[in-house]
Amino acid sequence: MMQPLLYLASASPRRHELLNQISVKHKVLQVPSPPGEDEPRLSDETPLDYVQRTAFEKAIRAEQWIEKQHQNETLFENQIAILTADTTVALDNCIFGKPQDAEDAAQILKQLSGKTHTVFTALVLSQSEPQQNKDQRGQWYRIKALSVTQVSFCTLTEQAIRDYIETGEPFGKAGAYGIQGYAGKYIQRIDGSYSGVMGLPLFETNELLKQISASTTG
Ligand SMILES: Cc1cn([C@H]2C[C@H](O)[C@@H](COP(=O)(O)OP(=O)(O)OP(=O)(O)O)O2)c(=O)[nH]c1=O
Repeated sequence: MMQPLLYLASASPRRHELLNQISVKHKVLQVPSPPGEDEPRLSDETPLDYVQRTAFEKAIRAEQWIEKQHQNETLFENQIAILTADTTVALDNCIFGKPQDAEDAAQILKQLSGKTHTVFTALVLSQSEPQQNKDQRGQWYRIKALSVTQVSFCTLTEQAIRDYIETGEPFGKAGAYGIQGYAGKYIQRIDGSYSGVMGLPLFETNELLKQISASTTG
């Protein structure tokens, strides 16, 4: 069977690097974000429901985007697959997204200080069937995976929080920190997946890819 062409629908450079780390051939697909608030949470939605819904919505947008790009062509002469992910940091029922500014980052880090929080990363792998002609739209099949990791932060002084924010690292990252960067020195313990905290759990990713034989690692 021919190997599907794999797209990574993500603006996160970390996810791209992590896929490269396990030698999975892919192309990065830049899907425009919807206008308005970044990934709003529905009332009464648990962090787990939120991360899974957000990953699923990203997958649908990526599928629609790729179809739009190829409106007048036979879209999938070969099978294609799209990988999407969402990472959410949660403390009890609170969700911490990407900080809006330095003050927001400081508030988030103050709450994570000295506590154990959970990082959820939800994955969706969408797979298309080959199309015979341009009038026959592609049918998508989706498989999902989830990584859940407990991360324990040491107590952070106000000065440490200020210094950390100065590095610029909290911005663009859920929970206002990067385990792979300076924040590594504040993390006493993790129970789960390091790559999952970074945004793409490699074990779960490979398990999904094996199901569509897109992985070069097996
Ligand atoms: C907790 C944590 C998050 N992050 C990053 C991973 C993700 O890029 C980001 C979470 O935001 P996401 O909304 O999951 O992803 P994204 O907006 O960066 O990219 P896209 O939606 O296009 O795929 O936080 C780290 O790099 N290190 C960490 O330790």
